[in-house]
Amino acid sequence: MAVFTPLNDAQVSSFLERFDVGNLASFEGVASGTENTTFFVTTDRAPLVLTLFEQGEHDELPFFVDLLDYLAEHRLPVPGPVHDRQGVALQSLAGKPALLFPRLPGKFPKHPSLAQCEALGDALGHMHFVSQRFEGHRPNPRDLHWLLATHHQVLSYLSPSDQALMSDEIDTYQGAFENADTLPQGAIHGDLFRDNTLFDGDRLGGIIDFYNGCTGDLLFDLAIVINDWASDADGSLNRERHDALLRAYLARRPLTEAERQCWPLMLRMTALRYWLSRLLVVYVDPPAHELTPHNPEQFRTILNRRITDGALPLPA
Ligand SMILES: Nc1ncnc2c1ncn2[C@@H]1O[C@H](COP(=O)(O)OP(=O)(O)O)[C@@H](O)[C@H]1O
Ligand SMILES: N[C@@H](CCOP(=O)(O)O)C(=O)O
Repeated sequence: MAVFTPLNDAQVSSFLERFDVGNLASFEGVASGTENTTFFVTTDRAPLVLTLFEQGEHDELPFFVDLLDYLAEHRLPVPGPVHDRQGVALQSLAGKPALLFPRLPGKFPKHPSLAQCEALGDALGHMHFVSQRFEGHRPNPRDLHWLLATHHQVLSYLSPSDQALMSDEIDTYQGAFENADTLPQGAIHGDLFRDNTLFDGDRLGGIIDFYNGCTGDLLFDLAIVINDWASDADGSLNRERHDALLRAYLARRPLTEAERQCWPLMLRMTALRYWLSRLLVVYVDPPAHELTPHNPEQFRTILNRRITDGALPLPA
């Protein structure tokens, strides 16, 4: 599914000659991607991943390269792009922008254990600690401004009560966030769901798919993570996973008072962000491929639970 641009042996072999990574042994298309063409490439020296960028803003790729370079230099478990013999990472192959990465070990956890939550919280806290000094800049493409500008496109597909829910929520965020103290800023992953991690047992092998990466509120990233990693099927927060993840995160980066104040609303805003982005995929801008879109209802349920139940107390 994810091979939108097929490649042959000769193309991959000659591409690899630009790098000091050894000679091609084998390569195969990866089925699980949705936006880009991904190949697992094995040389006589290393397992690698080759990505061809099929869509999105290609002029934003240098931001992603710089961010991954920076995080890899700071010993975060991310695939730092391989640079060629001239020191350049961003390449062109078959007419598409291309990057080569180390292949990181593991697979994503469908049902994360407490140890996996703890490992992810530790890595995210470490990432946010160092990412405050990252010098790149890319405004968050899914922030409150985007919610405000975009939500009108889906309202007509919703029931009257869901229309009111969405509009009232966005009004609430506007009132609260526009008057809040500035929250700590830095580079964020922007979409750190379970399926963007690789675990080898309880060891975090890697955090991947940084193409929602941007700069903005660190709390936004943390709320996305808690809503995905610590929600039960009914949308409620699972206290054990919540506490395991947050305890490890807070040991790396304590929250400021302003962040603590905003936390319950940030959980709601990031739930609505996915309700909306999934609705847009279903009703407004369906993808060219036939993969089943993610279910928007899951995030409406999470949003409703956060409104009804509030946030859990943050662990000490
Ligand atoms: N550096 C990596 N190491 C190991 N596996 C990877 C790596 N990068 C991508 N993958 C695998 O390729 C799949 C697709 O990559 P991803 O960047 O998520 O593509 P897309 O943006 O098209 O969804 C991932 O789900 C993962 O299985
Ligand atoms: N992880 C997301 C998919 C990516 O979100 P998008 O904003 O890039 O569309 C999900 O589960 O919906």
